[in-house]
Amino acid sequence: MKRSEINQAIITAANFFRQNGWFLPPNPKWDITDFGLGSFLTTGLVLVNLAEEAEYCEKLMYAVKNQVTPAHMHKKKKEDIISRAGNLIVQFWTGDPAKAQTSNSLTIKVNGEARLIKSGEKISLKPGERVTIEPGVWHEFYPGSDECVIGEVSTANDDLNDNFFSNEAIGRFSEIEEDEALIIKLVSER
Ligand SMILES: O=C[C@@H](O)[C@@H](O)[C@H](O)CO
Repeated sequence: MKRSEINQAIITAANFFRQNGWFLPPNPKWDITDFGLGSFLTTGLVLVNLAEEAEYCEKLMYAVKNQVTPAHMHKKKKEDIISRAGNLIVQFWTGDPAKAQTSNSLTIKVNGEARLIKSGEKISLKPGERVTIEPGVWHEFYPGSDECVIGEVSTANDDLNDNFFSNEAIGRFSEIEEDEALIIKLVSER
């Protein structure tokens, strides 16, 4: 990713967070990624790590319409993904979507209530709504609205070792091309 894209993503996300009443802590831990695919507005995500404890974590995220966080799963992390502002679409699979599915259906908690869905089904979240994703469940998400503030509340987060993507070309952290001065270092650069 170009540094200029990262700087612009930080400014845009910070503005949208503020407009929607989400205030960041001092020295926010920014994590901007294009998942190594080189097309940030197609496949990309802005994240701020708010709480990083051994027992729990919290993130605030930002994406624009159709900007995908691609299909992946976590072997250890259990997480709630929440629409905090805007419409968020989350798609689920029982197994790696690039491979044959082990089962046709799975149970996902939507706003705390178990719902039986088909593998490959999408759930659309309005502001305030959440899904609970157990370890091993494959998922991807993207906003259906122009912009979206996305919350994540989870067990321990380990972005280096606990993200398994369907697309093997993906890298969780982007290589950065320095085309202008940085405004803040990302978590991957600290
Ligand atoms: O599902 C998304 C989350 O687990 C993110 O926290 C993760 O960093 C995406 O790779």
